[in-house]
Amino acid sequence: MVRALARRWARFTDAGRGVRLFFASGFHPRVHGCAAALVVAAGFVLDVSRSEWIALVLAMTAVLVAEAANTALEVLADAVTQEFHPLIGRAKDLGAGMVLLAVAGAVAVGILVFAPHVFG
Ligand SMILES: Nc1ncnc2c1ncn2[C@@H]1O[C@H](COP(=O)(O)OP(=O)(O)OP(=O)(O)O)[C@@H](O)[C@H]1O
Repeated sequence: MVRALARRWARFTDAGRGVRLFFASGFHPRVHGCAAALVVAAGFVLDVSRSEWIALVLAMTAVLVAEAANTALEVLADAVTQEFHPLIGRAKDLGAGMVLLAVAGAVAVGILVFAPHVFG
């Protein structure tokens, strides 16, 4: 029982290290983190509703999860080879496409939520 709890705690601290590594891993994670902070600030300033908060939180989470998955994919790809390889290039392009799709969805949610508060 105690050993099982210790194992669970170890997995939890591994995940925490992953989150720290993610935000320390470069420019894009920080940009998305700052964008999320701005969205939260705008949500408070414009006093968005509970359901609007849910949409915003889901959209922000999707972007951060996509960026984290893309970062993990890039690390794995670089571990396989740092030489030019067309499949590595395709994998990295797909990862970048995943982030772009999440960002496009988040922008759409942001417009749908904030536009009525700003222009309504
Ligand atoms: N080993 C490789 N083989 C073939 N193409 C590659 C390789 N590494 C990168 N590329 C191509 O270059 C693009 C950018 O790669 P990568 O994301 O590593 O660059 P980056 O500028 O370091 O990006 P980031 O700032 O997100 O780390 C990829 O989408 C892919 O098209």
